[in-house]
Amino acid sequence: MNTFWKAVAQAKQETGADIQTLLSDPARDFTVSQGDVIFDYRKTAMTQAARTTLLAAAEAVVPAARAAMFNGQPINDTEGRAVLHTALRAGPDAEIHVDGADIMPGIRATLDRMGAFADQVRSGAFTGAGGKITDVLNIGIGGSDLGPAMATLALAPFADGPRVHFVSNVDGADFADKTRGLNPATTLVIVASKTFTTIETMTNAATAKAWMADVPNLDAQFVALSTADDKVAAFGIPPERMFGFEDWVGGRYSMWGPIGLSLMLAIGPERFEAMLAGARAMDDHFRTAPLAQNMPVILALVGIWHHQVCGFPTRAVLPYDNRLARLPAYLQQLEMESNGKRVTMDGQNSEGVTGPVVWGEPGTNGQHAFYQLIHQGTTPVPCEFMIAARGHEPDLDHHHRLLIANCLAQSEALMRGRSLEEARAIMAAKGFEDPEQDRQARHRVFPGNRPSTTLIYPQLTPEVLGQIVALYEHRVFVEGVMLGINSFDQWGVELGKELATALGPLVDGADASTKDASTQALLLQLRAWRGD
Ligand SMILES: O=P(O)(O)OC[C@H]1O[C@H](O)[C@H](O)[C@@H](O)[C@@H]1O
Repeated sequence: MNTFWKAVAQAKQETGADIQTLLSDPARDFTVSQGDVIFDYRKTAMTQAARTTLLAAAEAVVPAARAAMFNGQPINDTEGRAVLHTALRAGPDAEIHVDGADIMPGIRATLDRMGAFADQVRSGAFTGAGGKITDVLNIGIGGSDLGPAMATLALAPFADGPRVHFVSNVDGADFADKTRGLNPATTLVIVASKTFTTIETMTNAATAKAWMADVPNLDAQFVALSTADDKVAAFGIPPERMFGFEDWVGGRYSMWGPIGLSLMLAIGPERFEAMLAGARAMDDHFRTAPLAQNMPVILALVGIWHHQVCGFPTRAVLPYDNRLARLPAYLQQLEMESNGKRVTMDGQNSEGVTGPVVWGEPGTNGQHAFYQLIHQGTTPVPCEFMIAARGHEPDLDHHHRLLIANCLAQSEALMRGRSLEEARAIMAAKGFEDPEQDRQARHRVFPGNRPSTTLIYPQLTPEVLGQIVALYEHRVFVEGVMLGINSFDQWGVELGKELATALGPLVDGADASTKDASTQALLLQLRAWRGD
């Protein structure tokens, strides 16, 4: 058993504590803060001893791995790549070397070009065939969609540029629905793809060209965000409208650079810079704060406590912030594509479970849907609540007060629960007598002692969003390092892509007899219904 799994085994001895009892210990100050963000993990059953054990396991591996990442060493070693999304938001004085060359001048030049282009589009100096750009269509998928889509919704109160629409799915419904009502002559199309080979994106990009067929000089309204200059050129987009990045930026970590262009068009370069500054502040904190007060490290340890130590299979992300509606989907890619792996860096099977299933929805909507299971189901779901002190609608502040009350009530309810005696008293007050009183009361018992954490911030600004997203990125990194896995490749998405390519001709009618019985039968029926 390696050091990490020994620490997990040791921490297991600490499980089963009562959260409310732990909370009564004033010495257990389980909060950590950085900049505008405070993370409270007192409503977990993690003990001081368990935390000490897990912190020691982190001390053994995180500082060296962290330095290797920030310094540009090729830590993504199944692809031989450095991992430097942090360089995209590094300060003006930073110097970061990859293969002996400082990458920062190139990053800054691209950011400046993006800013100049965004200013031109937003001011109307850059026009489409029909005049000022009114709409932007961002065509991309996965990391080339979720980051900018999540952030554009999150920062909607700051959006004063063209409207931005995100087309990702190869399902034609997505393209049709997002372009309905748009004027092709005043729409800017951004083709966002790190590789510029992703079939969904290239199909939608070709469809966009067809959609714009009547626009004179339509190619002038296309922009590319990619690492693949040659493929962008072959598609017909000239270098001046390509914003490039390098393979040391992973797709799901890429919203800080060119892939963020659609967001920059919506909110303007200054606010985009503010988001980068927020992320940079979290980077600096992650690099320098002692691990016991290091927010990403603490989030990672709480995650490990719940999944590896306590054995809870999933983690719910529950922002009480409607504009963070896409954050759970964003975090699903960030966490599950990064740490959903079975094999460790040395090529061996992991000794235990790796990344959990991550899911969620904004509150309060989730309360009226799936919280039933969270409160009374058989498997505890660690919940990550998040909420701002203030919304962006001063006239509707009474809504926000309700939102805060609901958020805090949920974590309190999960922790306190309701005992059988309390439930019986309620039923007695309603006039029930045994045995019906007992039977009815049992349905109204909440086991309680269910863990949650709460992240709070003053208001969802560009700076705060930058801090929150960087916080989660580093949390995923720390979890990956402790688990001994490479968080930066994604081989698990390949097989399905290969098989889809092979299945294409079969959908069109080619002989399917080499396929398994289920696939054959499904295909034949679908073909019959299609009638072609
Ligand atoms: O940006 P692209 O090269 O088009 O890739 C888009 C997405 O597709 C891939 O299959 C990966 O799973 C994602 O990590 C990536 O973000």
